[in-house]
This record gives sequence, structure tokens and C-alpha cells, in this order.
Amino acid sequence: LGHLSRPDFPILHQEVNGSKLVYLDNAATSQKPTAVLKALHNYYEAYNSNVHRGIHYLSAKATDEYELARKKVAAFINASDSSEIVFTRNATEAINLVAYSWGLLNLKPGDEIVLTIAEHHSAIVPWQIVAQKTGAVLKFVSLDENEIPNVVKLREMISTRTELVVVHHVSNVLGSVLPIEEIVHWVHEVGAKVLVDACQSVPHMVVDVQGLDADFLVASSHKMCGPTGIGFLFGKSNLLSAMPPFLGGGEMISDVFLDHSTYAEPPSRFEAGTPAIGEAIGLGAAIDYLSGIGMQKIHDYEMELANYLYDKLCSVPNIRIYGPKPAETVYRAALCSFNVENIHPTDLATFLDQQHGVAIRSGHHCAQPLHRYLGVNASARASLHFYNTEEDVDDFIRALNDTVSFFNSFK
Ligand SMILES: Cc1ncc(COP(=O)(O)O)c(CN[C@@H](CS)C(=O)O)c1O
Repeated sequence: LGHLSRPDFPILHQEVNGSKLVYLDNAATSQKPTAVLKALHNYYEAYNSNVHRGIHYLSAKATDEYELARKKVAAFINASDSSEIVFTRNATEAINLVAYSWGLLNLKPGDEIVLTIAEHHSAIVPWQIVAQKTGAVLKFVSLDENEIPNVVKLREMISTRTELVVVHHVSNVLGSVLPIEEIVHWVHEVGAKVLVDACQSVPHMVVDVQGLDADFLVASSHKMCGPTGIGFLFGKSNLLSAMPPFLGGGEMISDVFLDHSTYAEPPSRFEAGTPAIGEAIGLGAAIDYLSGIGMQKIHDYEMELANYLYDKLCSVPNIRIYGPKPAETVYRAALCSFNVENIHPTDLATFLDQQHGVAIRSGHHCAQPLHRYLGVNASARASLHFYNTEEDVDDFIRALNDTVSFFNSFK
């Protein structure tokens, strides 16, 4: 799959600092196939127009394509209706929408919001802000002996005081995958809701929101071969219908008076102002592209690549890889965060880029609480997608060994 898809990604065929580019930073953002670039270009060249209000051909065409993109997102995650899909700027905004709209309406002093210590800042900070405003309290589950969020403790933490559980589907640092269906069942038993941060799962596997029975689920276009500037919130219809607006403005209203306004039905109620029309159409093209390959096929290929990456990385001297060891029953996403003894991860990433053209990420990956828990300030992270190959992994490991030797030569 890796070699077959690479011709679709022109960006991968270039040299960086005198070496062939090896792009292994896909958890930060994915690359875009030609089909997505063409869809964006075609929109702006052939039918750019504002949506929903115009009565002329271009506006009708832009509106049809924008709403078709919404239908594609709904079908991609098996939502029961496209009105359950709200376009946002990114997953971060989608979580903020739920926090400020659903959270401020439903949370009261003493209510509990349960998260894991491995959550992304985008999943933690909005709830800290809303908890301060409502008197709700945040509770965090730590990791088990396999460095996976401790779901046994998570179940014990869920009680009648729980109003919301916020969990990642796949960790952007650990590569661990949570049993969302089970968690949702436990949470619904106490009448609470679940928000699933699916940023690192929607681009890499089949995600079925009805199968998961998730109440809210968020993802970002730029991690799933789509443009930046667009993401989405899935929300069950009955929940969205009961939620007040997040942002006020045009589009989201029904009627405006001087002393009050009435609001449109979801999803428009949550899409104030002119949306990212071209980007939504680009996301629709990305979904067509991914669906053309098949998410199960992408998942199976990336599982093999994940195991290959993990095994090869283990061979690097004095390396510490965070997260679970891949096993028959333990799926690990195609990403590895790691440290090498006595070498700062940013030194590693810089040398890999400048000497070898290898693009990985270093830092806290917007997961500072997790890094503190792991006893480090930062880590290096290699993250793959279906257009990467075992050759990319071999190039990375060879470059990493050279980098480690270089820095150890100064000891
Ligand atoms: C699990 C998870 N949850 C939320 C986000 C935020 O996505 P936005 O598109 O920026 O809104 C991300 C994005 N993580 C990037 C940037 S820190 C990474 O390098 O890991 C994520 O991985």
C-alpha cells in the first residue's frame, strides 16, 4: 500500500538538506494527495461562492458541494444523519464547542468530568476552563503497568457524580487504543456522556460512531489527508438539539430582533459566519480518497508497519519507548514516542532533519501531564501513515543510529 500510494503525494518526492525526505510526522499532520489539491483548486477556480444564501448558480453549486462534504463525513464515521456533523476549524474547536455549549448548560458544582492523564491539551484545557466556571471537578486516570490508560481504574472512577468522560481513541504519544465501546457502556450505565477524541483514530481505522454509541466525537481534517482549517464535531441529534449556540452571527440564526434572536437547527446553529467552504470540499475529497483505499486495508497495513517500527526501534541502544508493547491482543498505532539516554529529543530531531532529511517531532506533543507522569519533559516521536513504507522505517533507524553515535562520540 505504501509504495502504491506514494505517487499520489508529490510532496514526498523531494530532497531535504541533501537527503531524500523521510516524512514521519503524520500524527502532527498528514500529507495531501493530488486529488485533494485538485478539489481545492477546482473549487476556487470554477465555483467559488458563498453558501446557503445566494440564489445564483455558483452559490447553489458551492452549497451543494459543501453539504455533500458533510454527508461524506457522516457516512465515513457512520453517523445516522448528516445533521449530526458540525464543521469546526479543527478538533480543538470542536471540543471547545461541547465545553462551552453542552458543558456550561449541564455542569453544576460537584459534577465530575473524568479523563485520562494521556489526554491532549485540547481535551483537557477547555474542561479546566468550564470546570472553573461551573464548579465541576476534573478527575484523571493514570497508566497501568503496560503504559496504557488504566481502564480498570477508569471504570472504578465512574460514579453517579460523573457527568462526562473525555477520552482519546488513540493516544498521540503512547499509540495505545482505548476500548471505547466498553467505556461508553460503563458511562451510559450511570447516565453520563462520553466525548471521544478521535484525532488519531479516524485517519487510521474504521470509526463507527453508532457502533461505539459515542455521544460526541471530534477529529481534524489535516490529520486525515484533508486541508487544515476544518475539523468536525459529531454529536447525537438529541444532544445537539438541546444545546445553545457556541458562536453568534450570521447563518446560525432563524430571526434576529433588537432584544433577542431565534436560532437555526443544528448543525447551522453551531456554524456562525462564512464557513471554510473550500476546505470542507477538500475534506470531502480526502474522504473519497481514503474510502477508495478502504480504512480496514489502511488499518491492517499500518498495524504491520507499527510492529515493524517498534521492533526496529527496540534495536537502538539505550532507547526508551513509551506506551504498550505490540502484542496479539494489544493494538499499537503506527507511532512511537521515545527517548535515548543522555540525548535531548530535540537534538535527535534536529540532527535527523539536518543530516538525514528525516522529519520526526520532538517536544511534549501537547501532552505535558503525560510527560510529567512518565518522568520526562519531552520525547521524540515518529508517526507513520499508509503512504510510509518499511524502507522509510529502515532509513529512519539507520539515521537514528548514526545520530546516536554522533552524540555519544562527545561523551
Ligand atoms: C489526540 C489529539 N487530540 C487533539 C489534537 C488537536 O488537533 P487540532 O487539529 O490541532 O485541533 C491532536 C493534535 N496533535 C498534534 C498536534 S499537538 C500532534 O502532533 O500530536 C491530537 O493528536
